Amino acid sequence: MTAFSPREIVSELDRFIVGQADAKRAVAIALRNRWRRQQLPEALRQEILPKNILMIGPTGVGKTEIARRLARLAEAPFIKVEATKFTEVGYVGRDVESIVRDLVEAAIGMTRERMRREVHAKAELAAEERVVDALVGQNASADTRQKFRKLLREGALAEREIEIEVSGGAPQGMPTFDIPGMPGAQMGMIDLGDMLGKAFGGQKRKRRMTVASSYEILVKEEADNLLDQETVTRAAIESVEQNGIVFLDEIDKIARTEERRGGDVSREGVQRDLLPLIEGTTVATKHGPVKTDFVLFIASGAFHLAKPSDLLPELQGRLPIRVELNALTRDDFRRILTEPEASLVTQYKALLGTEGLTLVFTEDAIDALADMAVEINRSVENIGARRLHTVLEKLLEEISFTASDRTGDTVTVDAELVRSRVGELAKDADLSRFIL
Ligand SMILES: Nc1ncnc2c1ncn2[C@@H]1O[C@H](COP(=O)(O)OP(=O)(O)OP(=O)(O)O)[C@@H](O)[C@H]1O
Repeated sequence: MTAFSPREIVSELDRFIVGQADAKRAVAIALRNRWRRQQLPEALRQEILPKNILMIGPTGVGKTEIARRLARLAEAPFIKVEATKFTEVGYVGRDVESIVRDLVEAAIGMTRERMRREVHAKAELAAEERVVDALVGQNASADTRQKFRKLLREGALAEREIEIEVSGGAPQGMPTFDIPGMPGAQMGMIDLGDMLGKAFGGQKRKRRMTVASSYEILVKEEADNLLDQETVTRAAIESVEQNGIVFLDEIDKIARTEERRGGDVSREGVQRDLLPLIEGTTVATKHGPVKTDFVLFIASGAFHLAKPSDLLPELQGRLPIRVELNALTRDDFRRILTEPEASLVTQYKALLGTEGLTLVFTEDAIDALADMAVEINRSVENIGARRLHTVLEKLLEEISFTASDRTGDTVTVDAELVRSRVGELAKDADLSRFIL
């Protein structure tokens, strides 16, 4: 759990997300409250429930991004779910508890990765011994082994071919079945898949490869041996219960509105199904029971038609913190293009840099891009900052295609280029609808 103060959390989020100060503050407080709760005596700790958040704002303005970055910062298990998915045809009857099951799976992956890092040093030694075995055989003298170990560490044997035994790994594409109305059945099938996976995974296969390429595989395998599944699962469940974050998108679409009477039964049904999860319940998963009492829920929606007050009162009560996210302005777009640490411009420069091509954006190109994104959002459909992705992709398509033949070149992107590549398209709403 991170011990960052709210101010520090906000400034971490500032590194990646432009503006939206209120939303950043709200999530920072929620995260800090978890830390505060952990400091309390057990009895009081059990009383303090998370204050879930409702983010209100148009599409593509950073709602998901804030939640996702927060989770990464907190090393918290995270999952994004569209609330509407539970109302779709074919999903009827699919229980919302699968959210928690999926969260546990995500947590297991994360926890294994974290623990693998922790046991890395030990695993490296064990892997080294296996490489030495493969090089000189198990019966070689201690002296010989030591000599080879030394050569190995110096990298002198990197290209030498060896034969090692590696485990087969689980077969790919094991089918799992979702039987409508029988949520438990799905678990059963996964269990079966796991069982078969283990049966196959237990088999060893001999493979020839260079010392260098064997190393990574062996370290991973040794690390897995050191990590017993039981410990990983227990830690993962603990981290879901204490740290988990669920991002519930499109919550407004399951609210009751005047306009959409027809589907109200299933929409309200989904709200009712979600309620216990948010209020705190115990969900059975194939890894054991998981309590959701302290999971943080961040619900989000545009609320163009429905209002938060159209949600079930109980649900409204469980989402007490309301934050509004602003629509992005031209200036925000300018900043999003260049300021965040992994901004789109930085990404494209780095990608094309791998081809030896230097990409330079002039100031007026950034202005032109921001103007164009605003214009297309206005004339076609407002998809927020996502528009920058589509415009930039179109702008750089040609350069991207030919970059491999242009090693050593410098390409300057200026306003003129932006206009010639995307300007005409942007003017034609019908065309932009398809292309931008
Ligand atoms: N304020 C912002 N700063 C930086 N990048 C942003 C910002 N807003 C959106 N983006 C970028 O735009 C894309 C879409 O944003 P995001 O997924 O957060 O949308 P959203 O608000 O959750 O919309 P939806 O409700 O449709 O999911 C992401 O790639 C994100 O990085």
